[in-house]
Amino acid sequence: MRTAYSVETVRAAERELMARLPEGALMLRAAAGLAAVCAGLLARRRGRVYGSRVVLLVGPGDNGGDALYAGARLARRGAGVTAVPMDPERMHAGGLAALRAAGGRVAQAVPQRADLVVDGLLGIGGRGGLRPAGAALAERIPPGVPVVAVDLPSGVDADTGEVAGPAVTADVTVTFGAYKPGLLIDPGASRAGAVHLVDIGLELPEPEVEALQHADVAGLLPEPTASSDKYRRGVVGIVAGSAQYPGAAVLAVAGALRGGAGAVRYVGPAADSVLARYPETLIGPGRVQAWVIGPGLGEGRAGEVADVLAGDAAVLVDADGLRGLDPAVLRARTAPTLLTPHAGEAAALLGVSRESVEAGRLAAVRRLAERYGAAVLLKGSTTLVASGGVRAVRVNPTGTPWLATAGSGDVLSGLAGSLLAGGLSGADAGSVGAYLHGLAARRTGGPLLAHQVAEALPAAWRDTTHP
Ligand SMILES: NC(=O)C1=CN([C@@H]2O[C@H](COP(=O)(O)OP(=O)(O)OC[C@H]3O[C@@H](n4cnc5c(N)ncnc54)[C@H](O)[C@@H]3O)[C@@H](O)[C@H]2O)[C@@H](O)CC1
Ligand SMILES: [K+]
Repeated sequence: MRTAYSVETVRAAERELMARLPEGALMLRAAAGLAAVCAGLLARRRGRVYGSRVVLLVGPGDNGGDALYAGARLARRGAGVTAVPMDPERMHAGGLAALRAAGGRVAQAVPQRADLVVDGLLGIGGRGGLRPAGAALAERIPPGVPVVAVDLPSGVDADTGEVAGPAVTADVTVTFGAYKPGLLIDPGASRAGAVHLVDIGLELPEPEVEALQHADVAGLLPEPTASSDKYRRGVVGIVAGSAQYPGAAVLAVAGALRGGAGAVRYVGPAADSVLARYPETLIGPGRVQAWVIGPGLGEGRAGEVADVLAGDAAVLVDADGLRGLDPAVLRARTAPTLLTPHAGEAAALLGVSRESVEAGRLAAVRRLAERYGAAVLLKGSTTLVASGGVRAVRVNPTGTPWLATAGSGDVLSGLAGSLLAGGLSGADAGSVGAYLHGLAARRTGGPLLAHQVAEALPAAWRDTTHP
């Protein structure tokens, strides 16, 4: 599991550790880790550090201090290091002295001949996007030169991944002590490039954000054993599709058939389309361990949603099924419930604008989970999964922008519903489902069709269980 911590938590852990260490020790640890990553990149790019040209963009705080101390280390190994300050009056004094002593220089303009740019403008103390002085430096980063961000790309909000103005886009981010949520959540995550974590010895409590990795997913996937039969492996029921949207039913069944359940049952008006494509499907009402309700239902089917929610099977509610949900009904349920809205549906469930959900996705998914007393999977460029009473929100580290295509959400609902039927909790079914769905989409490449994602699910499953 990859874990991430808020700025407040990181600062508290830093204070505690700093009190036990000589002054400046933490920054020197951070700078040593940063310099090692930079040296590795230079060695790969040029064969050696000696003689390479390194540009440091230096902000007013300790983030700039890290860059300066790392620059001093690279200068001692023979690199030509130039520091360009955001504000010449405000540079970390110790870092600047170290750089100068190592032979580095300070310039007011960003040199255009460089082998590496180090972004030390803002770290966890940054608020909002870059202001004009920092933005002007970021704009002058020479094209094609690799950028290493110090702790996080400047202009990205460390706690939320929001990018509220100009920001740096890095190829590599060297982060200290702990991942920050903004490195795992878009739009920040896609600004960070490959993230290296440098251990500086922090002692940390429970994380605020976590991301599953292959081994976690493999541990959660319900693999059949010699004594399994189809009923023990769980039956998932799909209530989806309408005369207007029969395809949603087919795609939800396609996802469900690849989610490890022993059988998939379909209830609704698209049975002919479903059977034509998947003769494996059971048709009509019957006992299930989990229901998926909502994809392509259209209007006027609230009674079916109410019936399913009144039962004691696990339920995944998606798309049209999410309209007008009553928090009291969901809170009264004892079996797992998983809601899978996109931002627009989440906005309607919370009674706020879609923009406010997009701007604060982490807060929105937490509020939904608390209000509805259910696990909630918020779809988007980084899919988030929260469940009431659990501190950590799961962010999905797989996926591709090509997944923003018609029907891909229907496949995800079927898949996650199948995992619910296999006995996973709402949060596990949602986050494991999103993980496999994202991997399958990556394997498919783009432009992709939703049914191709479903077809790539078995290979994605094997990727995690037999990497
Ligand atoms: N606290 C510690 O123990 C450690 C901190 N480290 C580094 O220190 C960083 C945090 O340092 P700071 O707290 O000094 O914060 P920053 O270096 O992120 O910068 C904060 C300063 O930037 C200014 N600022 C904030 N937002 C701005 C914006 N949008 N545009 C322009 N200026 C803005 C503020 O006036 C503030 O003075 C971490 O990210 C990390 O790189 C590391 O050295 C490891 C140890
Ligand atoms: K930075």
